[in-house]
Formats: sequence, C-alpha cells, structure tokens
Amino acid sequence: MTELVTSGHEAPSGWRVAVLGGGAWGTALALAMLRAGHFVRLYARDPETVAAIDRGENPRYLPGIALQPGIVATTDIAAALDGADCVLAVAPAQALRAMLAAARHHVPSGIPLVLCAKGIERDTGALLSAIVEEALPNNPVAALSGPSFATDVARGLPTAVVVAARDADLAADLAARFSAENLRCYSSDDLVGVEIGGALKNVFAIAAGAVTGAKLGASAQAAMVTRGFVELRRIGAAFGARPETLMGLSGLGDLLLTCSSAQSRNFAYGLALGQGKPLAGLPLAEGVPTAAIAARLAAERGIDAPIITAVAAILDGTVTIGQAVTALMTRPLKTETDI
Ligand SMILES: NC(=O)C1=CN([C@@H]2O[C@H](COP(=O)(O)OP(=O)(O)OC[C@H]3O[C@@H](n4cnc5c(N)ncnc54)[C@H](O)[C@@H]3O)[C@@H](O)[C@H]2O)C=CC1
Ligand SMILES: O=C(CO)COP(=O)(O)O
Repeated sequence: MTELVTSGHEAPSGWRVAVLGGGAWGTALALAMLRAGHFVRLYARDPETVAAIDRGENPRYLPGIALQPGIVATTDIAAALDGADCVLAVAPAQALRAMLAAARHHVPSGIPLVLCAKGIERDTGALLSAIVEEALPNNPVAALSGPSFATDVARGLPTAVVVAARDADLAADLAARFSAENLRCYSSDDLVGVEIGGALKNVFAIAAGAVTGAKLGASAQAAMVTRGFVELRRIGAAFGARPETLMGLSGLGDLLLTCSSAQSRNFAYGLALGQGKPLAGLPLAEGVPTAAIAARLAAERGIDAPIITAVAAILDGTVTIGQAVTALMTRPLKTETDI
C-alpha cells in the first residue's frame, strides 16, 4: 500500500490578515500570506499604489513583478483592519508610531500585531515592540525577520525567516500559519533578540557597501562583517537578547545577506557613500536612522561599538571614510575573544 506523505506543516485555515504598508515588503508579504492560504487586505496611504495593486502590479516598489490576484488593497485603514485575525505592520521603522496612531482605534482587541520593519526609533531609542505595546496594550506583539529580500519573497523564491513572540505558543502558531512551500518560518520566544539583529544588520550593510564603494578590498569586508557581528552581540546582550538568536536567521543570517548583496538598499546606500555619489533620492535605508540611535545607545550604556559609531559619524558628516578606517585600524590592540 502506498503511504500518504503529508507536508511538514498542516495547511492552516485561512485567516483575515491585514497588511499595513504598500511598499516592497508589505506587497511581498501580502503575496506570501495569500500563498499561505489567507485572505489579505492591504492598506496603503497612496491611492496610486492601491490602483496599481488592483491592476496586479506595484511598479514603484516591486518593478517587473506580476502580483497574483487576491490582494484587496485600500487607502482606508479601518476597512483594512475590520474583522482582521492578525495585523502585519510593514511601514518603515521611523513611521511605525504614526501608522499605529492611525490604526489603533481599528485594530480588533487581542489579535497579534506582527512587526515586519527593522529598526530602532531614532528620537527615543525605543525598540519597535515597545512602540506597539504603548499604542496597543491589548494586542500581543510578534516580529517577522530574517534574510528575505522583498523581490525574492514576491517571486516565490525559497526563503526562511523567524517569527518571534514572547509567548512561544503564539510564535509557533504564527510560524505555522505563515509558512508555505516557499516560505519556511521558524519560531522563537526571543522577541528582543530577533528585533535587535534585524535593526543592527542594516547599519553594517551600509558599512559593507561603503567598504566596497571605497574599494577597501574583500579582506576589509570580511573583517568588518565579523567585527560588526561582535558589536551586534554586545548590544544584543545589553538588551537581553540570547546569543543563539543573534547567531540565527534574524541576526547572522540577515547580516550575511545584506552585507554581501547590492540588492540590499542599505548596502546600495553605503556603496554610493563609498563612491562619493549623491545620496538624495536613494530608496529607504533603515540603517541611517538606526546607526545614529544605536551609536547613542551604545555610548550611553558604555558598550564598545566602534563600527556603528564610525558609520553614524560618516553619515552625519563628522568624519570621512578614510578617517574612520584609520581610527578603526589604530585602536588599542586586544584579544579577539574580548566580547
Ligand atoms: N524590502 C525588503 O526587502 C525588506 C524590508 N524590510 C523592512 O520592512 C520595512 C518597510 O520596508 P519596505 O516596504 O521595503 O519599504 P518601502 O520604501 O518599499 O515602502 C515603505 C512603505 O511604507 C509607506 N509608509 C511610510 N510611512 C507611512 C505611514 N506613516 N503610514 C502608512 N504607510 C507609510 C510608504 O508609503 C511605502 O508604501 C523596513 O523596516 C524594512 O527594513 C524587511 C525585510 C525585507
Ligand atoms: O532586510 C532586508 C533583507 O532581509 C532588506 O534589506 P534592505 O532594506 O537593505 O534592502
């Protein structure tokens, strides 16, 4: 008798998922949710984006990618959230607070809000989960993060991410519901660890792009990424992140992806910086505001973070790339394992 072979995860019954944000990642995740069997409503501020999604495209943010039918797009945030079982928050980190202010009276009580942005709030130093907990105290917070370019996910290329929530059962439930053939979601109860890795890797991606743009060599690139990871672990430890989380998809995994590919907007930003090209008009680079606040947080907490500090100083024009490299190379010598 032929045995029935079932897939690794049960097909979940469809949820009504509200995706808030009509950019590259919001649109890609809307497609991923459709493929996972959910009913998707997407809120975008911009009527042109809504009209484009209705036509089956999002040329501003995902040029050349045909969107499978099924996403219900709207500029009405209340309509997007009405009756939702789950919310994906996909505005840029610095816009999260404003978006939640618009959403908060329409989010059904008790449903999970899944953070999909990567960053730390520039003005306050708040992690994004803290912003959600302030705005929506009756909704559990989760985060979806990991090495995942929007274009790859939108095209249905195989991708693995992690879904984190303080409640391990919630994280596992969300991971099961979001997984599909081309999106494998691991779960974690280390919410802060997943957030910190995703936020800080963008700063090192800018540094990696700058190293490439300034033609400092592949050896410098590997050294920067490795020592950057040390800084990520130091700051992560100060926030209570678990080391194994930082070694996982949302930390090391995403660091490797974005530090090695010009497909990353943060890397591309750093590349332009290193080449001395104009930066105005480049796409979103979350690492820019995060570098400034991460440097400040590290200084306030006495954490040694010379690469983050250098990136922040280069971005605010206080030092040149050449000066930053000299300063980094002439720091007092130490043992490598001195974390
Ligand atoms: N694009 C990617 O490959 C990935 C992006 N992310 C993260 O997702 C977040 C969003 O990135 P993308 O969608 O790629 O950026 P994007 O620049 O493509 O789109 C951002 C969208 O947010 C909207 N927006 C801005 N402020 C808003 C507000 N106050 N209310 C409502 N909407 C607002 C914009 O109109 C735009 O549609 C970032 O934190 C990014 O790091 C995470 C993984 C992959
Ligand atoms: O976070 C990302 C991939 O995991 C996207 O990186 P960029 O925002 O640098 O394009």
